[in-house]
Amino acid sequence: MDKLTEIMAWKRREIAPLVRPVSLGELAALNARLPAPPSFAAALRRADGKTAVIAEIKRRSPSAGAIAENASAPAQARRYQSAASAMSVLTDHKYFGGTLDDLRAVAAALRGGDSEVTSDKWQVAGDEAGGAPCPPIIRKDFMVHPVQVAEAREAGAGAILIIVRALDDGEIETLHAAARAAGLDALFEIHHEDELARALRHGARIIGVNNRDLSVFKTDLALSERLIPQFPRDVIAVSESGIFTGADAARVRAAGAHAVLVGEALMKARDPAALIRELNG
Ligand SMILES: O=P(O)(O)OC[C@@H](O)[C@@H](O)c1c[nH]c2ccccc12
Repeated sequence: MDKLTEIMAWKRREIAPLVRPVSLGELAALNARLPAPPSFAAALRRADGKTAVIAEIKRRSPSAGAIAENASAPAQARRYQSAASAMSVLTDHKYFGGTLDDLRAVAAALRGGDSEVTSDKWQVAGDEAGGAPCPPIIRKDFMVHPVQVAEAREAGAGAILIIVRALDDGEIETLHAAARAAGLDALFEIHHEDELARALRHGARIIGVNNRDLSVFKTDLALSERLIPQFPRDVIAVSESGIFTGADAARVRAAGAHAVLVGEALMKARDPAALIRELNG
């Protein structure tokens, strides 16, 4: 069994006790009750000719092993905040050492230390108030059911991940509709031409090429170079994984990437904001 299949089997078991019917109406009501998160799509488009950086918080991974086991998620988010366009928070615990509480804590830290999601704190802490920018957050997990979408919205995310290879068409349709109802963007992750076609059939607006093959863990930026030029022009293109230097980011940008998603290099960097600026180009 390859690693992604193993992780998905585990994830389905892990969430089984939480699974209940979650209607689009419930998600729309949740969205209406909570303050709107900053837009993930807009943040990736807004990079003024530079490569947007989605800075990831990841303590360990099946491919790299321990990366920064004892990192504090909100402290790391604050180190990223001045430079990153968006953040990615791994919430899978078994394989990546993250939790949903990490997402809550990061959202609170970015809003300015307040953990209550009851008022319009996103805007207050954001650019217009002259404070630090408030980057949107993607919940990075193996999404299979709308109950995880509700959790993401409640915890302060602005987007979810849909791994095309890991899901059937019915699941993708359900997750995408759930994300829209909850006011969240969806990053569709692909590794192959056929998955690009599937993502587009589902109306994907943001598509990420994972340069790491999740079944064998080999990373190759050539995958972005092959797939991103095939994206329709109006799709936001993200290159994910295996990006360490400004030269790596420039390489995928030349292929058409609007944004890069970077975890390990930033978790290990002494000055992550400086590395983000290097990746911006
Ligand atoms: O640490 P890296 O090589 O910079 O990779 C970041 C990110 O792309 C990677 O963590 C990732 C991409 N897709 C995923 C899906 C699940 C978990 C993790 C991921």
